[in-house]
Amino acid sequence: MASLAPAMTSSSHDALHADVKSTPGLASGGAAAGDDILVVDGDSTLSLGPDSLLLTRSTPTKPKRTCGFGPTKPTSNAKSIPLYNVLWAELTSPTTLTIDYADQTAPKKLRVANLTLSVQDDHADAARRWTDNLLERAYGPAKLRKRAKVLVNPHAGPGGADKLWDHEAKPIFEAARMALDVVRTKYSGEAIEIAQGVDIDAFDTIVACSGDGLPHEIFNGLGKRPDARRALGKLAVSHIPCGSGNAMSCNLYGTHRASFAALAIVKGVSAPLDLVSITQGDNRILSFLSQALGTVAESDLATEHLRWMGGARFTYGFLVRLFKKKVYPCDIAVKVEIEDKDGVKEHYKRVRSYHSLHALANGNGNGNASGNGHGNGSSNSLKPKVEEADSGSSVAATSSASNDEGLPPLEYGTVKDKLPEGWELVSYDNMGNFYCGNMAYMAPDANFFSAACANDGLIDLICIDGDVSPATSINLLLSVESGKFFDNPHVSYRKIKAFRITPRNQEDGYISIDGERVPFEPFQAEVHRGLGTVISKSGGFQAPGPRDWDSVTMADRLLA
Ligand SMILES: Nc1ncnc2c1ncn2[C@@H]1O[C@H](COP(=O)(O)OP(=O)(O)OP(=O)(O)O)[C@@H](O)[C@H]1O
Repeated sequence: MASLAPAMTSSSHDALHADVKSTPGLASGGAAAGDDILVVDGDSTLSLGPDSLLLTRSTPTKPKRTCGFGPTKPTSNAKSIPLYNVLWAELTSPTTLTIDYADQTAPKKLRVANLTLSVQDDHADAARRWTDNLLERAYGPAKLRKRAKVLVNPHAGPGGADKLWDHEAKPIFEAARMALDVVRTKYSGEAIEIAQGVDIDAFDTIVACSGDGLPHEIFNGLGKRPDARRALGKLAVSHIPCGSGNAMSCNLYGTHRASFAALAIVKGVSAPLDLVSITQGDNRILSFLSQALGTVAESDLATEHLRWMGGARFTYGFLVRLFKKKVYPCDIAVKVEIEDKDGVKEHYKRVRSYHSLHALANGNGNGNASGNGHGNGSSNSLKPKVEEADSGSSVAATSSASNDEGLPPLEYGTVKDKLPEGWELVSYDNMGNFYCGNMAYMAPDANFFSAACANDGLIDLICIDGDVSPATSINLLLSVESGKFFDNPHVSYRKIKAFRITPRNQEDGYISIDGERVPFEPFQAEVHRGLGTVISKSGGFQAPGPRDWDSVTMADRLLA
Protein backbone atom coordinates (compact mmCIF):
# COMPACT_ATOMS: atom_id res chain seq x y z
CA MET A 1 0.00 0.00 0.00
CA ALA A 2 1.01 3.62 -0.40
CA SER A 3 2.46 5.10 2.70
CA LEU A 4 2.06 8.71 3.74
CA ALA A 5 4.84 9.80 6.00
CA PRO A 6 7.08 12.75 6.69
CA ALA A 7 10.05 12.96 4.33
CA MET A 8 12.44 12.16 7.17
CA THR A 9 10.98 8.69 7.49
CA SER A 10 10.74 7.88 3.82
CA SER A 11 12.64 4.64 4.30
CA SER A 12 9.52 3.26 5.92
CA HIS A 13 7.46 3.73 2.78
CA ASP A 14 5.91 0.62 1.34
CA ALA A 15 6.41 0.12 -2.34
CA LEU A 16 3.31 0.33 -4.51
CA HIS A 17 2.52 -1.09 -7.86
CA ALA A 18 0.88 1.53 -10.00
CA ASP A 19 -1.27 1.17 -13.05
CA VAL A 20 -3.43 3.47 -15.09
CA LYS A 21 -7.10 2.91 -14.57
CA SER A 22 -9.63 2.66 -17.34
CA THR A 23 -12.43 4.96 -16.32
CA PRO A 24 -15.45 6.01 -18.33
CA GLY A 25 -14.27 8.53 -20.85
CA LEU A 26 -10.62 7.63 -20.47
CA ALA A 27 -8.50 5.51 -22.76
CA SER A 28 -8.20 1.99 -21.49
CA GLY A 29 -4.85 0.98 -20.14
CA GLY A 30 -3.26 4.42 -20.33
CA ALA A 31 -3.74 7.87 -18.98
CA ALA A 32 -4.29 10.22 -21.87
CA ALA A 33 -3.38 13.87 -21.30
CA GLY A 34 -5.93 15.31 -18.90
CA ASP A 35 -6.59 12.00 -17.16
CA ASP A 36 -7.45 12.48 -13.53
CA ILE A 37 -7.00 9.00 -12.09
CA LEU A 38 -3.92 6.89 -11.67
CA VAL A 39 -4.30 3.39 -10.33
CA VAL A 40 -1.67 2.28 -7.88
CA ASP A 41 -0.96 -1.16 -6.53
CA GLY A 42 -3.64 -2.81 -8.59
CA ASP A 43 -6.72 -1.19 -7.12
CA SER A 44 -5.73 1.86 -5.10
CA THR A 45 -6.19 5.18 -6.83
CA LEU A 46 -4.72 8.62 -6.93
CA SER A 47 -7.35 11.03 -8.22
CA LEU A 48 -7.21 14.69 -9.05
CA GLY A 49 -10.19 16.66 -7.79
CA PRO A 50 -10.83 20.35 -8.38
CA ASP A 51 -9.03 21.32 -5.16
CA SER A 52 -7.40 18.20 -3.84
CA LEU A 53 -5.45 15.07 -4.57
CA LEU A 54 -7.09 11.96 -3.16
CA LEU A 55 -5.31 8.70 -2.42
CA THR A 56 -7.78 5.88 -1.91
CA ARG A 57 -6.56 2.51 -0.84
CA SER A 58 -8.63 -0.40 -2.07
CA THR A 59 -7.55 -2.84 0.64
CA PRO A 60 -8.91 -1.75 3.98
CA THR A 61 -6.12 -1.20 6.46
CA LYS A 62 -6.40 -3.39 9.50
CA PRO A 63 -8.17 -1.69 12.38
CA LYS A 64 -5.86 -0.67 15.19
CA ARG A 65 -6.02 -2.69 18.38
CA THR A 66 -6.74 -0.75 21.54
CA CYS A 67 -5.28 -3.21 24.09
CA GLY A 68 -8.74 -4.31 25.06
CA PHE A 69 -9.90 -0.83 26.13
CA GLY A 70 -12.89 0.28 24.10
CA PRO A 71 -13.81 -0.71 20.56
CA THR A 72 -11.26 -1.12 17.80
CA LYS A 73 -10.86 1.99 15.63
CA PRO A 74 -11.39 1.64 11.87
CA THR A 75 -8.54 3.19 9.89
CA SER A 76 -9.40 5.58 7.09
CA ASN A 77 -8.75 4.31 3.57
CA ALA A 78 -8.40 7.72 2.01
CA LYS A 79 -5.97 10.57 2.31
CA SER A 80 -6.77 13.96 0.85
CA ILE A 81 -4.06 16.54 0.10
CA PRO A 82 -5.08 20.06 -0.96
CA LEU A 83 -3.62 20.82 -4.39
CA TYR A 84 -2.42 24.13 -2.93
CA ASN A 85 -0.16 22.09 -0.63
CA VAL A 86 1.39 19.97 -3.39
CA LEU A 87 4.97 21.13 -3.84
CA TRP A 88 6.38 18.72 -6.38
CA ALA A 89 5.76 15.44 -8.17
CA GLU A 90 8.00 13.42 -10.44
CA LEU A 91 8.93 9.93 -11.55
CA THR A 92 12.22 9.48 -9.76
CA SER A 93 12.69 6.22 -11.67
CA PRO A 94 10.56 4.63 -14.41
CA THR A 95 8.74 2.75 -11.66
CA THR A 96 8.68 5.26 -8.78
CA LEU A 97 6.42 8.26 -8.41
CA THR A 98 7.22 10.74 -5.64
CA ILE A 99 4.90 13.51 -4.48
CA ASP A 100 6.14 16.13 -2.02
CA TYR A 101 3.63 18.27 -0.16
CA ALA A 102 3.27 20.59 2.80
CA ASP A 103 1.50 18.81 5.61
CA GLN A 104 -0.14 20.75 8.41
CA THR A 105 1.19 18.87 11.40
CA ALA A 106 0.28 21.61 13.91
CA PRO A 107 -1.97 24.69 13.79
CA LYS A 108 1.03 27.02 13.35
CA LYS A 109 3.32 24.90 11.25
CA LEU A 110 3.60 23.06 7.96
CA ARG A 111 6.11 20.27 7.47
CA VAL A 112 7.29 18.67 4.26
CA ALA A 113 5.96 15.15 3.79
CA ASN A 114 6.05 12.83 0.85
CA LEU A 115 4.28 10.01 -0.83
CA THR A 116 6.26 7.37 -2.68
CA LEU A 117 4.44 5.02 -5.05
CA SER A 118 5.65 2.38 -7.47
CA VAL A 119 4.52 2.61 -11.05
CA GLN A 120 4.24 -0.38 -13.34
CA ASP A 121 7.08 0.09 -15.81
CA ASP A 122 4.96 -0.20 -18.98
CA HIS A 123 2.83 2.72 -17.78
CA ALA A 124 5.61 5.18 -17.04
CA ASP A 125 4.61 7.53 -19.87
CA ALA A 126 1.02 7.70 -18.71
CA ALA A 127 2.15 8.29 -15.14
CA ARG A 128 4.42 11.08 -16.38
CA ARG A 129 1.47 12.75 -18.10
CA TRP A 130 -0.61 12.38 -14.95
CA THR A 131 2.23 13.98 -12.96
CA ASP A 132 2.40 16.93 -15.37
CA ASN A 133 -1.34 17.33 -15.02
CA LEU A 134 -1.03 17.29 -11.22
CA LEU A 135 1.66 19.99 -11.24
CA GLU A 136 -0.28 22.14 -13.67
CA ARG A 137 -3.32 22.08 -11.42
CA ALA A 138 -1.33 22.43 -8.21
CA TYR A 139 0.46 25.56 -9.44
CA GLY A 140 -2.20 27.23 -11.61
CA PRO A 141 -0.79 30.56 -12.81
CA ALA A 142 2.16 30.40 -10.38
CA LYS A 143 5.63 29.82 -11.78
CA LEU A 144 7.17 26.44 -11.00
CA ARG A 145 10.63 26.26 -9.46
CA LYS A 146 11.02 29.97 -8.76
CA ARG A 147 14.62 31.13 -8.51
CA ALA A 148 15.15 32.94 -5.23
CA LYS A 149 17.80 35.18 -3.76
CA VAL A 150 17.24 34.76 -0.02
CA LEU A 151 18.45 37.30 2.57
CA VAL A 152 18.31 36.19 6.21
CA ASN A 153 18.66 38.86 8.93
CA PRO A 154 19.92 36.96 11.97
CA HIS A 155 19.02 39.94 14.19
CA ALA A 156 15.41 40.36 13.07
CA GLY A 157 12.68 40.81 15.68
CA PRO A 158 13.07 38.81 18.87
CA GLY A 159 15.75 36.65 17.13
CA GLY A 160 15.41 33.23 15.59
CA ALA A 161 15.37 34.13 11.88
CA ASP A 162 18.11 31.58 11.18
CA LYS A 163 16.05 28.84 12.80
CA LEU A 164 12.83 29.86 11.06
CA TRP A 165 14.61 29.86 7.72
CA ASP A 166 16.39 26.53 8.29
CA HIS A 167 13.47 24.62 9.77
CA GLU A 168 10.31 26.19 8.37
CA ALA A 169 10.94 27.94 5.05
CA LYS A 170 13.94 26.29 3.42
CA PRO A 171 12.54 22.73 3.50
CA ILE A 172 9.38 23.94 1.69
CA PHE A 173 11.37 25.84 -0.94
CA GLU A 174 13.69 22.87 -1.46
CA ALA A 175 10.79 20.44 -1.76
CA ALA A 176 9.33 22.75 -4.42
CA ARG A 177 12.67 22.41 -6.24
CA MET A 178 13.32 26.15 -6.09
CA ALA A 179 16.84 27.32 -6.93
CA LEU A 180 18.18 29.12 -3.85
CA ASP A 181 21.02 31.55 -3.32
CA VAL A 182 21.11 32.30 0.41
CA VAL A 183 22.95 35.17 2.11
CA ARG A 184 23.00 35.97 5.84
CA THR A 185 23.14 39.76 6.26
CA LYS A 186 26.14 40.87 8.29
CA TYR A 187 25.36 44.53 8.93
CA SER A 188 22.61 47.09 8.68
CA GLY A 189 22.22 48.35 5.12
CA GLU A 190 23.76 45.30 3.45
CA ALA A 191 20.42 44.35 1.86
CA ILE A 192 20.44 47.73 0.06
CA GLU A 193 23.82 46.91 -1.46
CA ILE A 194 22.79 43.37 -2.38
CA ALA A 195 19.59 44.55 -4.10
CA GLN A 196 21.52 47.28 -5.88
CA GLY A 197 23.90 44.75 -7.40
CA VAL A 198 21.67 41.70 -7.88
CA ASP A 199 21.33 40.15 -11.35
CA ILE A 200 17.61 40.73 -11.89
CA ASP A 201 17.48 38.24 -14.74
CA ALA A 202 18.89 35.44 -12.59
CA PHE A 203 16.08 35.46 -10.01
CA ASP A 204 12.29 35.56 -9.87
CA THR A 205 12.15 36.78 -6.31
CA ILE A 206 14.28 38.28 -3.59
CA VAL A 207 13.09 36.87 -0.28
CA ALA A 208 13.56 38.73 3.01
CA CYS A 209 13.67 36.45 6.07
CA SER A 210 13.25 39.27 8.53
CA GLY A 211 10.89 41.88 9.90
CA ASP A 212 9.68 44.66 7.60
CA GLY A 213 13.07 46.42 7.71
CA LEU A 214 14.76 44.19 5.15
CA PRO A 215 12.01 44.50 2.49
CA HIS A 216 12.32 48.30 2.99
CA GLU A 217 16.05 48.02 2.29
CA ILE A 218 15.48 45.75 -0.71
CA PHE A 219 13.00 48.16 -2.37
CA ASN A 220 15.44 50.99 -1.75
CA GLY A 221 18.39 49.03 -3.13
CA LEU A 222 16.43 48.28 -6.30
CA GLY A 223 15.37 51.93 -6.41
CA LYS A 224 18.99 53.14 -6.38
CA ARG A 225 19.90 51.29 -9.57
CA PRO A 226 20.25 53.09 -12.88
CA ASP A 227 17.60 50.64 -14.19
CA ALA A 228 15.40 51.11 -11.10
CA ARG A 229 12.07 50.96 -12.89
CA ARG A 230 12.93 47.76 -14.71
CA ALA A 231 14.40 46.17 -11.57
CA LEU A 232 11.41 47.09 -9.40
CA GLY A 233 9.04 45.83 -12.09
CA LYS A 234 10.86 42.57 -12.72
CA LEU A 235 12.21 41.27 -9.45
CA ALA A 236 9.40 40.43 -7.02
CA VAL A 237 10.10 41.04 -3.35
CA SER A 238 8.73 38.44 -0.92
CA HIS A 239 8.81 37.93 2.83
CA ILE A 240 9.30 35.14 5.34
CA PRO A 241 8.07 36.63 8.64
CA CYS A 242 10.82 36.62 11.28
CA GLY A 243 10.31 40.02 12.94
CA SER A 244 7.81 41.22 15.50
CA GLY A 245 5.39 43.04 13.14
CA ASN A 246 5.69 41.19 9.84
CA ALA A 247 3.17 43.41 8.06
CA MET A 248 4.32 42.45 4.58
CA SER A 249 3.64 38.77 5.10
CA CYS A 250 0.30 39.43 6.83
CA ASN A 251 -0.88 41.48 3.85
CA LEU A 252 0.43 39.34 1.02
CA TYR A 253 0.07 35.84 2.50
CA GLY A 254 -2.49 36.29 5.28
CA THR A 255 -0.14 34.84 7.86
CA HIS A 256 2.76 35.71 10.13
CA ARG A 257 3.89 32.06 10.31
CA ALA A 258 7.07 31.28 8.41
CA SER A 259 6.10 27.92 6.87
CA PHE A 260 2.70 29.20 5.67
CA ALA A 261 4.37 32.24 4.10
CA ALA A 262 6.91 29.95 2.41
CA LEU A 263 4.08 27.92 0.85
CA ALA A 264 2.34 31.14 -0.26
CA ILE A 265 5.56 32.25 -1.96
CA VAL A 266 5.88 28.89 -3.74
CA LYS A 267 2.27 29.15 -4.96
CA GLY A 268 2.09 32.92 -5.27
CA VAL A 269 2.06 35.16 -8.32
CA SER A 270 3.95 38.33 -9.13
CA ALA A 271 1.79 41.41 -8.59
CA PRO A 272 2.43 45.13 -8.74
CA LEU A 273 2.55 47.18 -5.56
CA ASP A 274 2.28 50.95 -5.23
CA LEU A 275 5.44 52.50 -3.79
CA VAL A 276 5.80 55.90 -2.20
CA SER A 277 8.64 58.37 -2.77
CA ILE A 278 9.65 60.23 0.38
CA THR A 279 11.74 63.39 0.07
CA GLN A 280 13.37 64.80 3.17
CA GLY A 281 16.20 67.35 3.01
CA ASP A 282 18.13 66.33 -0.09
CA ASN A 283 17.24 62.64 0.23
CA ARG A 284 14.73 60.57 -1.67
CA ILE A 285 13.82 57.11 -0.41
CA LEU A 286 11.07 54.60 -1.16
CA SER A 287 8.43 53.44 1.28
CA PHE A 288 6.32 50.33 0.77
CA LEU A 289 4.36 50.16 4.02
CA SER A 290 3.68 53.29 6.10
CA GLN A 291 4.61 56.79 7.16
CA ALA A 292 3.83 57.92 10.68
CA LEU A 293 4.23 60.79 13.10
CA GLY A 294 2.58 60.74 16.52
CA THR A 295 1.66 58.10 19.06
CA VAL A 296 1.88 55.13 16.70
CA ALA A 297 5.36 56.10 15.46
CA GLU A 298 6.60 56.78 18.96
CA SER A 299 5.07 53.61 20.41
CA ASP A 300 7.07 51.63 17.89
CA LEU A 301 10.35 53.53 17.64
CA ALA A 302 10.73 54.65 21.27
CA THR A 303 10.31 51.11 22.58
CA GLU A 304 13.23 49.48 20.72
CA HIS A 305 14.82 48.72 24.12
CA LEU A 306 11.79 46.54 24.92
CA ARG A 307 12.33 44.14 21.98
CA TRP A 308 12.26 41.20 24.39
CA MET A 309 8.51 41.88 24.81
CA GLY A 310 7.89 40.94 21.15
CA GLY A 311 4.68 42.45 19.69
CA ALA A 312 3.47 43.57 23.17
CA ARG A 313 6.02 46.39 23.27
CA PHE A 314 3.89 48.41 20.87
CA THR A 315 0.75 48.12 23.02
CA TYR A 316 2.75 49.02 26.12
CA GLY A 317 4.25 52.10 24.40
CA PHE A 318 0.83 53.15 23.12
CA LEU A 319 -0.87 52.91 26.53
CA VAL A 320 1.90 54.90 28.25
CA ARG A 321 1.50 57.73 25.73
CA LEU A 322 -2.24 57.87 25.52
CA PHE A 323 -2.62 58.49 29.26
CA LYS A 324 -0.40 61.55 28.79
CA LYS A 325 -2.75 62.79 26.01
CA LYS A 326 0.33 63.67 24.01
CA VAL A 327 -0.17 65.91 20.97
CA TYR A 328 2.12 66.57 18.01
CA PRO A 329 1.57 70.03 16.47
CA CYS A 330 2.19 70.05 12.73
CA ASP A 331 1.24 71.57 9.39
CA ILE A 332 -0.13 69.14 6.85
CA ALA A 333 -0.72 69.72 3.16
CA VAL A 334 -2.53 66.93 1.32
CA LYS A 335 -3.44 66.08 -2.26
CA VAL A 336 -6.76 64.42 -1.46
CA GLU A 337 -8.48 62.05 -3.90
CA ILE A 338 -11.33 60.63 -1.80
CA GLU A 339 -12.45 62.75 1.14
CA ASP A 340 -15.15 60.73 2.93
CA LYS A 341 -15.51 57.19 4.26
CA ASP A 342 -18.47 56.26 2.07
CA GLY A 343 -16.43 57.28 -0.96
CA VAL A 344 -13.49 55.22 0.30
CA LYS A 345 -15.72 52.14 0.73
CA GLU A 346 -17.19 52.66 -2.72
CA HIS A 347 -13.69 52.85 -4.18
CA TYR A 348 -12.64 49.69 -2.35
CA LYS A 349 -15.75 47.91 -3.61
CA ARG A 350 -14.97 48.89 -7.19
CA VAL A 351 -11.37 47.69 -7.00
CA ARG A 352 -12.31 44.39 -5.33
CA SER A 353 -15.18 43.77 -7.71
CA TYR A 354 -12.97 44.45 -10.67
CA HIS A 355 -10.42 41.94 -9.47
CA SER A 356 -12.92 39.19 -8.73
CA LEU A 357 -14.75 39.69 -12.03
CA HIS A 358 -11.46 39.86 -13.88
CA ALA A 359 -10.42 36.58 -12.25
CA LEU A 360 -13.74 35.00 -13.26
CA ALA A 361 -13.36 36.29 -16.81
CA ASN A 362 -9.99 34.56 -16.89
CA GLY A 363 -11.56 31.32 -15.67
CA ASN A 364 -9.82 31.60 -12.35
CA GLY A 365 -12.47 31.66 -9.70
CA ASN A 366 -10.06 31.63 -6.80
CA GLY A 367 -8.68 35.01 -7.74
CA ASN A 368 -5.26 33.52 -8.24
CA ALA A 369 -4.75 35.20 -11.58
CA SER A 370 -1.41 36.61 -12.50
CA GLY A 371 -3.08 39.65 -14.00
CA ASN A 372 -5.01 40.31 -10.83
CA GLY A 373 -3.89 43.56 -9.30
CA HIS A 374 -2.04 44.82 -12.33
CA GLY A 375 -5.17 46.54 -13.54
CA ASN A 376 -4.14 45.99 -17.12
CA GLY A 377 -6.36 43.04 -17.96
CA SER A 378 -8.00 42.59 -21.30
CA SER A 379 -11.65 42.99 -20.25
CA ASN A 380 -11.94 46.76 -20.45
CA SER A 381 -15.63 46.82 -19.63
CA LEU A 382 -14.83 45.52 -16.17
CA LYS A 383 -12.14 48.03 -15.37
CA PRO A 384 -12.87 50.11 -12.25
CA LYS A 385 -13.34 53.80 -12.85
CA VAL A 386 -10.52 54.62 -10.50
CA GLU A 387 -8.00 52.75 -12.58
CA GLU A 388 -8.96 54.71 -15.65
CA ALA A 389 -9.04 57.94 -13.68
CA ASP A 390 -5.63 57.19 -12.25
CA SER A 391 -3.98 56.00 -15.39
CA GLY A 392 -2.47 59.40 -16.08
CA SER A 393 -0.41 59.18 -12.94
CA SER A 394 0.56 55.55 -13.15
CA VAL A 395 4.21 54.77 -13.50
CA ALA A 396 3.43 52.48 -16.39
CA ALA A 397 1.72 55.33 -18.21
CA THR A 398 4.51 57.83 -17.65
CA SER A 399 7.43 55.55 -18.23
CA SER A 400 6.58 52.99 -20.86
CA ALA A 401 9.12 54.40 -23.28
CA SER A 402 11.88 54.54 -20.71
CA ASN A 403 11.68 51.35 -18.71
CA ASP A 404 15.41 51.11 -18.15
CA GLU A 405 15.65 54.45 -16.42
CA GLY A 406 15.90 55.19 -12.73
CA LEU A 407 13.03 56.14 -10.46
CA PRO A 408 10.06 57.93 -12.04
CA PRO A 409 10.13 61.73 -11.90
CA LEU A 410 8.36 63.37 -8.97
CA GLU A 411 5.03 64.76 -10.10
CA TYR A 412 4.83 67.16 -7.14
CA GLY A 413 8.51 68.03 -6.69
CA THR A 414 10.30 67.65 -3.35
CA VAL A 415 9.73 68.89 0.18
CA LYS A 416 12.01 71.84 -0.64
CA ASP A 417 9.82 73.10 -3.48
CA LYS A 418 6.94 75.54 -3.28
CA LEU A 419 3.73 73.82 -2.19
CA PRO A 420 1.99 72.46 -5.32
CA GLU A 421 -1.21 74.09 -6.51
CA GLY A 422 -4.44 72.69 -5.14
CA TRP A 423 -2.96 71.17 -1.97
CA GLU A 424 -5.01 71.85 1.09
CA LEU A 425 -2.74 73.18 3.91
CA VAL A 426 -4.07 72.77 7.45
CA SER A 427 -2.40 73.59 10.75
CA TYR A 428 -3.03 71.12 13.58
CA ASP A 429 -2.26 71.90 17.23
CA ASN A 430 -3.70 68.69 18.59
CA MET A 431 -2.59 65.96 16.17
CA GLY A 432 -2.35 62.64 18.00
CA ASN A 433 -1.67 60.39 15.06
CA PHE A 434 -0.74 61.15 11.50
CA TYR A 435 -0.65 57.68 9.99
CA CYS A 436 -0.43 56.89 6.29
CA GLY A 437 -0.59 53.32 4.96
CA ASN A 438 0.14 51.58 1.68
CA MET A 439 -0.89 48.15 3.02
CA ALA A 440 -3.78 47.11 5.28
CA TYR A 441 -2.19 45.18 8.17
CA MET A 442 0.59 46.90 10.10
CA ALA A 443 1.02 43.76 12.24
CA PRO A 444 -1.04 40.60 12.84
CA ASP A 445 -4.53 41.67 13.99
CA ALA A 446 -3.68 45.33 13.31
CA ASN A 447 -5.71 46.05 10.20
CA PHE A 448 -5.40 49.85 10.44
CA PHE A 449 -5.83 50.61 6.72
CA SER A 450 -8.65 48.26 5.91
CA ALA A 451 -9.43 49.98 2.58
CA ALA A 452 -5.84 49.82 1.28
CA CYS A 453 -5.46 48.41 -2.25
CA ALA A 454 -2.17 47.11 -3.62
CA ASN A 455 -2.24 48.91 -6.94
CA ASP A 456 -4.72 51.79 -6.98
CA GLY A 457 -2.16 54.61 -7.02
CA LEU A 458 -3.46 55.91 -3.68
CA ILE A 459 -2.33 55.78 -0.06
CA ASP A 460 -4.70 55.81 2.90
CA LEU A 461 -4.39 58.61 5.47
CA ILE A 462 -5.66 58.32 9.02
CA CYS A 463 -5.67 61.35 11.34
CA ILE A 464 -6.71 61.13 14.99
CA ASP A 465 -6.75 63.98 17.52
CA GLY A 466 -4.41 63.57 20.48
CA ASP A 467 -6.62 65.27 23.07
CA VAL A 468 -9.36 62.64 23.16
CA SER A 469 -10.01 60.93 26.51
CA PRO A 470 -7.97 57.85 27.49
CA ALA A 471 -11.19 55.81 27.37
CA THR A 472 -11.74 56.88 23.76
CA SER A 473 -8.13 56.05 22.91
CA ILE A 474 -8.40 52.57 24.43
CA ASN A 475 -11.64 52.05 22.59
CA LEU A 476 -9.90 53.10 19.37
CA LEU A 477 -7.08 50.65 19.96
CA LEU A 478 -9.52 47.81 20.67
CA SER A 479 -11.57 48.69 17.60
CA VAL A 480 -8.57 47.90 15.36
CA GLU A 481 -8.72 44.23 16.31
CA SER A 482 -12.51 44.04 16.24
CA GLY A 483 -12.66 45.51 12.72
CA LYS A 484 -14.61 48.62 13.78
CA PHE A 485 -11.71 51.08 13.56
CA PHE A 486 -12.53 52.36 10.06
CA ASP A 487 -16.06 53.41 11.08
CA ASN A 488 -15.06 54.98 14.40
CA PRO A 489 -16.14 58.65 14.32
CA HIS A 490 -12.82 59.73 15.88
CA VAL A 491 -10.94 58.35 12.87
CA SER A 492 -10.58 60.52 9.78
CA TYR A 493 -9.86 58.21 6.80
CA ARG A 494 -9.03 59.57 3.35
CA LYS A 495 -7.46 58.30 0.13
CA ILE A 496 -4.71 60.60 -1.04
CA LYS A 497 -2.02 60.86 -3.69
CA ALA A 498 0.56 62.94 -1.87
CA PHE A 499 1.22 64.95 1.29
CA ARG A 500 3.74 67.17 3.03
CA ILE A 501 4.06 67.26 6.82
CA THR A 502 5.99 69.83 8.86
CA PRO A 503 6.31 69.25 12.63
CA ARG A 504 6.00 72.41 14.77
CA ASN A 505 7.14 73.45 18.25
CA GLN A 506 8.98 70.21 19.01
CA GLU A 507 12.74 69.95 19.30
CA ASP A 508 12.89 66.30 18.52
CA GLY A 509 10.56 63.40 18.00
CA TYR A 510 9.85 60.30 16.00
CA ILE A 511 9.01 59.92 12.33
CA SER A 512 8.63 56.38 11.08
CA ILE A 513 8.94 55.30 7.45
CA ASP A 514 8.09 51.59 7.14
CA GLY A 515 8.90 51.24 10.84
CA GLU A 516 12.40 52.74 10.42
CA ARG A 517 13.30 56.01 12.14
CA VAL A 518 14.19 59.01 9.95
CA PRO A 519 15.19 62.56 11.05
CA PHE A 520 12.50 64.64 12.76
CA GLU A 521 12.22 67.08 9.86
CA PRO A 522 9.56 67.99 7.29
CA PHE A 523 9.04 65.41 4.58
CA GLN A 524 6.90 65.00 1.48
CA ALA A 525 5.41 61.82 0.03
CA GLU A 526 3.90 60.89 -3.32
CA VAL A 527 2.68 57.54 -4.52
CA HIS A 528 3.74 55.78 -7.74
CA ARG A 529 1.14 53.36 -8.92
CA GLY A 530 2.42 49.80 -9.32
CA LEU A 531 6.10 50.77 -9.24
CA GLY A 532 7.13 47.76 -7.15
CA THR A 533 6.51 44.04 -7.56
CA VAL A 534 5.81 41.47 -4.88
CA ILE A 535 4.94 37.81 -4.68
CA SER A 536 1.39 37.70 -3.45
CA LYS A 537 -0.88 34.76 -2.65
CA SER A 538 -3.72 35.95 -4.85
CA GLY A 539 -2.61 39.09 -6.65
CA GLY A 540 -3.69 41.56 -3.96
CA PHE A 541 -3.94 41.88 -0.19
CA GLN A 542 -5.38 39.22 2.10
CA ALA A 543 -7.15 41.73 4.39
CA PRO A 544 -10.96 41.52 4.53
CA GLY A 545 -11.66 45.20 3.73
CA PRO A 546 -13.72 47.73 5.72
CA ARG A 547 -16.83 46.25 7.34
CA ASP A 548 -19.83 45.87 5.04
CA TRP A 549 -17.96 46.94 1.92
CA ASP A 550 -19.37 43.87 0.19
CA SER A 551 -23.05 44.34 1.04
CA VAL A 552 -23.66 44.82 -2.61
CA THR A 553 -25.37 42.80 -5.29
CA MET A 554 -23.79 41.33 -8.41
CA ALA A 555 -25.73 43.95 -10.41
CA ASP A 556 -24.13 46.70 -8.31
CA ARG A 557 -20.78 45.19 -9.03
CA LEU A 558 -21.34 45.04 -12.73
CA LEU A 559 -22.53 48.63 -12.78
CA ALA A 560 -19.81 49.89 -10.45
N1 LIG B 1 23.61 41.39 10.63
C1 LIG B 1 22.97 42.49 11.00
N2 LIG B 1 23.33 43.17 12.10
C2 LIG B 1 22.68 44.26 12.51
N3 LIG B 1 21.61 44.79 11.86
C3 LIG B 1 21.21 44.16 10.75
C4 LIG B 1 21.85 42.99 10.27
N4 LIG B 1 21.20 42.58 9.16
C5 LIG B 1 20.22 43.47 8.96
N5 LIG B 1 20.21 44.41 9.91
C6 LIG B 1 19.28 45.55 10.09
O1 LIG B 1 18.22 45.19 10.94
C7 LIG B 1 17.16 46.12 10.73
C8 LIG B 1 15.85 45.54 11.15
O2 LIG B 1 15.58 44.47 10.35
P1 LIG B 1 14.25 43.60 10.32
O3 LIG B 1 13.14 44.34 9.78
O4 LIG B 1 14.64 42.36 9.65
O5 LIG B 1 13.91 43.26 11.79
P2 LIG B 1 13.13 44.09 12.85
O6 LIG B 1 13.19 45.56 12.62
O7 LIG B 1 13.68 43.60 14.09
O8 LIG B 1 11.67 43.64 12.64
P3 LIG B 1 10.44 44.16 13.46
O9 LIG B 1 10.43 45.65 13.33
O10 LIG B 1 9.28 43.52 12.84
O11 LIG B 1 10.69 43.71 14.85
C9 LIG B 1 17.24 46.47 9.27
O12 LIG B 1 17.16 47.85 9.13
C10 LIG B 1 18.61 45.97 8.82
O13 LIG B 1 19.36 47.01 8.27
